[in-house]
Amino acid sequence: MRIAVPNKGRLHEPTIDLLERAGLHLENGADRKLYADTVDSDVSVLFARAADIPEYVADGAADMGITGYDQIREARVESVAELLDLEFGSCRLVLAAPEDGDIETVADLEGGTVATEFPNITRNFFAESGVDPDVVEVTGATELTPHVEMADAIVDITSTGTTLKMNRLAVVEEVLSSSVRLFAREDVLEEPKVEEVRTALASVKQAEGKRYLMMNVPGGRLDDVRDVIPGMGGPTVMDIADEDDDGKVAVHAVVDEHDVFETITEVKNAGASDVLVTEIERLVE
Ligand SMILES: Nc1ncnc2c1ncn2[C@@H]1O[C@H](COP(=O)(O)OP(=O)(O)OP(=O)(O)O)[C@@H](O)[C@H]1O
Ligand SMILES: O=P(O)(O)OC[C@H]1O[C@H](OP(=O)(O)OP(=O)(O)O)[C@H](O)[C@@H]1O
Ligand SMILES: [Mg+2]
Repeated sequence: MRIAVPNKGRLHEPTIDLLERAGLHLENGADRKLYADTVDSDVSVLFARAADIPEYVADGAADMGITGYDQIREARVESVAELLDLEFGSCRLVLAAPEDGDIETVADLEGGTVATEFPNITRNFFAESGVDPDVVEVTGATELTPHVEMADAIVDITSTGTTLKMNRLAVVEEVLSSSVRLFAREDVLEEPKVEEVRTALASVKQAEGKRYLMMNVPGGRLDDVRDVIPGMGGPTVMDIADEDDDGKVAVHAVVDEHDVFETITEVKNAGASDVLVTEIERLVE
């Protein structure tokens, strides 16, 4: 099972970090090497440009891929299926035009020119809007084109909006919202290893934002403590091998990280002691 992942750029580090947290530790990789084994002898990793990864998977050079949804759409590959939204690398593809210009709607681009790194997505967007501009492909620094009469507007990526603002461009319409996705070729979907990889990555995402609480509770206060623990399912209650046998039990629960501060106060007030909080590496539901 080969997984193609971004070899550089903003997606590289978070993707490697996610694989490591999912237990797919890379082995005998090296900085300039473009492939690595993992601790699972059946899984190896190929490093490729984010834009090329959909093609690597569609052509069979890799079985699974991790890259931006915008890249998957732009590559227009057939026979791949999305398995998981990895919820990082979020951005939007937007139609933008000079803020002091006269382009205010999509229709204003009829017969105009649009510059973009994403010609396929752009042509599809305008075709669906019934508007027919010239689409000029550039490979970066797209925001310059309206200021040098190369284009009337652009379709480009924005996440913080800084580059658009610094180049005095205003959003006319959102074309697509994107985040990094795990996907696979359709003819490998039934392979158990594909589901194993998907489950491992999903369990890391599921654990994000969750904390594991452990505490000791006198037997007579269990209901009071149980009543103030929020979140998934009920707490786990275990007897304690306790020499002074005062009926104490151990209570464990998974709570959302935003609830931890308040929950600790409330369980202490309800009689809990020795409260421990830990992060969760993976949560397989
Ligand atoms: N602000 C952003 N700009 C560009 N890409 C972004 C941004 N936010 C998220 N992304 C995602 O990252 C992908 C681009 O990754 P890629 O490695 O190709 O470019 P990069 O990280 O900007 O590196 P490079 O400097 O080589 O362009 C986009 O297709 C999109 O999915
Ligand atoms: O909304 P923002 O946070 O400003 O991000 C959007 C900018 O980021 C990307 O450029 P990048 O920095 O990747 O340079 P590049 O165009 O050379 O890829 C993208 O091409 C936009 O220009
Ligand atoms: Mg870039």
